[in-house]
Amino acid sequence: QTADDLKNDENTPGDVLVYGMGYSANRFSPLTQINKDNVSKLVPVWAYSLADLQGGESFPVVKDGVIYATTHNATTAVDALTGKQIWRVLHDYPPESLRVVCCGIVNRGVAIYEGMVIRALMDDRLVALDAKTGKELWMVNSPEPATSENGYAMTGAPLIVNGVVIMGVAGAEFSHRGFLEGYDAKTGKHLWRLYTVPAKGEPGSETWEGDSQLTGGGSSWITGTYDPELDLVYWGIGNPAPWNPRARKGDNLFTDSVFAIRPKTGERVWYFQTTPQDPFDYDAVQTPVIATINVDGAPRKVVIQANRGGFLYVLDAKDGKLITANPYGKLNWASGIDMKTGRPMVTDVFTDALEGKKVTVWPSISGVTNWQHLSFSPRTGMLYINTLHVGMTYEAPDPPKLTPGRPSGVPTVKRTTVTDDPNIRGYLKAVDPMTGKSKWETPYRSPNYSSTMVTASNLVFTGVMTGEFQALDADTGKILWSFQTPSGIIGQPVTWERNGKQYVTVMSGIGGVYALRAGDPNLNNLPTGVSLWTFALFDK
Ligand SMILES: O=C(O)c1cc(C(=O)O)c2c(n1)C(=O)C(=O)c1cc(C(=O)O)[nH]c1-2
Ligand SMILES: [Ca+2]
Repeated sequence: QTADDLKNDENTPGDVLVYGMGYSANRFSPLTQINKDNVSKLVPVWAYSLADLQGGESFPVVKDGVIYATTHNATTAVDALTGKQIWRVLHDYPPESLRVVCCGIVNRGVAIYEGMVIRALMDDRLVALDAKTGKELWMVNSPEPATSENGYAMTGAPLIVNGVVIMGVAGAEFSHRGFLEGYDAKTGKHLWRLYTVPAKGEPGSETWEGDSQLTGGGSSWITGTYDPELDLVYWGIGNPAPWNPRARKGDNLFTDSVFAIRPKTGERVWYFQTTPQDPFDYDAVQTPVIATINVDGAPRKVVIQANRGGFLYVLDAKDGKLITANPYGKLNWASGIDMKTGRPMVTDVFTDALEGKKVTVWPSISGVTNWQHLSFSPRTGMLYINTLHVGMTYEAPDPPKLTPGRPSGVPTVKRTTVTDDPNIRGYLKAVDPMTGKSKWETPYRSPNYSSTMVTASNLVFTGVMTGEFQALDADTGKILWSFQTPSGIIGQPVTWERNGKQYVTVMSGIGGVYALRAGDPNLNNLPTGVSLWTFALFDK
């Protein structure tokens, strides 16, 4: 896993080296051994317990027959063929760090580079372990002011590009000022930091009222993507703080934006803001997926973001120019996107919310999609997106006075959940990136917070909140196979091959924000417990 191996991950289906199954995060595999005809014979090969009750969101990295997976306080290496533990490292952190974890005590995985696995810890540290032994090679603190007391936490997985570890932070629900930063993978030395919210006097600071930018949020909690040709890293930036918008008049740059940055220096080359003065926690963190698709009859390299507010953006990868943006789920806060300015054409629902009036908003605070990663098949040209179908009533009372570290999310607004069909709170959809229209929509009683994965044999894999791991027909949305795992799935399926056999791996283990906070009656009494599962075709 040199820098070049990471760039080539998409073409080497024996390993899964990069978060998102390659730098483009298509979560597409060229493997076809498991197909529509035989997927009914998919059986578990092994399961491994991570001995954790908090939630399993970790992306499994697969390298030379070893799987690396994480929970909030453990990193584990498991034999990919047998599930036997090779090593397991427990990480200690001060329990008070958890005070500023908004949405589930989780970790989304490791990044691998030159014999090391590198991960983040809740209290804003990065640690590098020897991939063979688990021995600690280096450990660093993110520099000031990145402390739990100041509202910062780390839940995401790093992205390593040409020897630079790029890491984001959480904390927009705790009055932080967000940033992205780069570290030297060999030594852990801090190389650069790019704040997502400008300091006083910097360009963009005029889009904040008073001192509001000092605690303005703009997290970077979901891992980005990389295009080696353009040498650009794409990273989604989260919501402004507080959720209550009434003391931060202005566009609140650069929250709720897609960034394109230089991995070596952190220099921002372009940005695209999706929700100026966002009242609804519409973090624009969903992975900016890189693809080459047909635009006006010609192939064009684009960045696609299924935005939390419900619009599906297609941007030019080189300059961030808006190509198209269409709804891919139920929303009522904007009537469309102005193609000239790129701004949402907001409705009364949005303007009333800014004035403190009570409104009914679609989607809810959790979005049309939250962080659950979509997949893109270059074969079908479709995106496979797990969506939520939930709205809310919303009212912003007089806003609180913020200081760094103080809660700036849930307690700052009044909300209740709204559904229009209690039996459908989400869909898995096959969506055309250029129109936002679905080819098919498969309904679910609760939204899937599992990521999706698609294969060249036109199978879409996803997990269900109540624990079923499923394969669907990418052409029709029909559920072809389903296996009940012991807990709910909010993990990230991957597929890989070894000795000519194809395997599928996914983590089971309910947790994350939805299970904690949504009050979804379907999830009452659902057993917790994180375990890692690997499946293959039954052939003996
Ligand atoms: O703005 C932030 O800093 C931040 C961080 C996180 C996180 O770190 O998990 C989530 C959110 N926001 C958030 O808004 C959200 O809905 C959410 C869901 C989840 C999850 O793991 O299920 N995390 C987060
Ligand atoms: Ca958020």
